[in-house]
Amino acid sequence: MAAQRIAVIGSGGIGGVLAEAAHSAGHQVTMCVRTSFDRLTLETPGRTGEIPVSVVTEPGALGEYDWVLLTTKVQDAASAAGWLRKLDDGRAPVVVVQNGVEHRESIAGLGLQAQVLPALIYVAAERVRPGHVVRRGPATMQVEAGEIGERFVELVSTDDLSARTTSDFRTAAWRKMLTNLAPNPITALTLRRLDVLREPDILDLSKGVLAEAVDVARAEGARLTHADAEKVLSDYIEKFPPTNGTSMLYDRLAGLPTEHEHITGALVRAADEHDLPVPLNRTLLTLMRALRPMRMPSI
Ligand SMILES: NC(=O)C1=CN([C@@H]2O[C@H](COP(=O)(O)OP(=O)(O)OC[C@H]3O[C@@H](n4cnc5c(N)ncnc54)[C@H](OP(=O)(O)O)[C@@H]3O)[C@@H](O)[C@H]2O)C=CC1
Ligand SMILES: CC(C)(CO)C(=O)C(=O)O
Repeated sequence: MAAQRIAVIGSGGIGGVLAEAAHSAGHQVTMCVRTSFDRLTLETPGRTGEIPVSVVTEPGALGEYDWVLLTTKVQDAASAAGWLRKLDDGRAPVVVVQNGVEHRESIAGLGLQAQVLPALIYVAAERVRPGHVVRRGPATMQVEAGEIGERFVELVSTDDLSARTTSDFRTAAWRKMLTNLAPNPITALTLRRLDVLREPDILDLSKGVLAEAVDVARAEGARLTHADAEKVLSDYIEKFPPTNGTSMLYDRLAGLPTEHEHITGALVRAADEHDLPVPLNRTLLTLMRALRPMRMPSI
């Protein structure tokens, strides 16, 4: 593929990982940032290096682009309106790389003409300070099937990022929700990394949280079973390093607002629509809502 011009909105963990992948695939990357920095550094298990990107802090400084990647937290998507409107030339697709199940809804109110490609990413990536991202392993992505999805897969696939399309994005997004609904709030509330899931009582709680979630996901049209939820948890115990965290834990440590309304909150809202009981998720949501953002000592 010829070199493409890629604008990445958001320069946290996922913005950093995608900038790294796009640069190593031979593309030109511009980071649209809220908190400025001089250089983008990517730290991985094998190496630490600088990724050559342009950094812009004002939409007025943007040129023309072939792709727009939105990598803010879901609750910040609307605040990126200035960037998105300036980039909205009706040609460059907007790839929304976020957790949750609201990829289109999060920017629907902006009335953009661009085509939107919903995307999911699995990776452990932590922005430890502005312009410095730690990626603790390779990344995998799933995007909605179609012509734009195929092109996006070609755009970002590298040795460290494998991407594919899926014809059932709804199921993929709810499967991703299963990976977030227990670990994200539990790590954020306990201020522990994934090792916390190995505590027998926490594992039991997680099983209950995901059992509720599977019923809601199925009511929402996702093709998931309780065996899928069991597999998500056994993968966490057997395959994920216990020293990995979650994006919600990283936000809590940094004293930033967390994404709970768009993960646990989205699940509870869907459950209410289907009249399904989700007492464990509702309790996690109540606790997450009660947290006050304050910077925590690093763990
Ligand atoms: N981190 C991870 O390992 C994973 C994250 N995800 C999901 O990916 C998405 C992105 O997460 P992640 O990268 O971790 O989040 P981060 O909080 O690390 O990064 C978000 C970035 O968005 C920036 N931002 C917010 N509002 C604006 C704005 N208006 N204009 C420009 N930049 C803005 C923030 O700016 P500032 O620098 O000023 O804070 C920050 O750099 C989330 O939905 C998350 O759940 C999914 C899988 C794994
Ligand atoms: C599943 C996990 C933990 C890593 O991909 C994630 O999505 C997150 O950190 O929010």
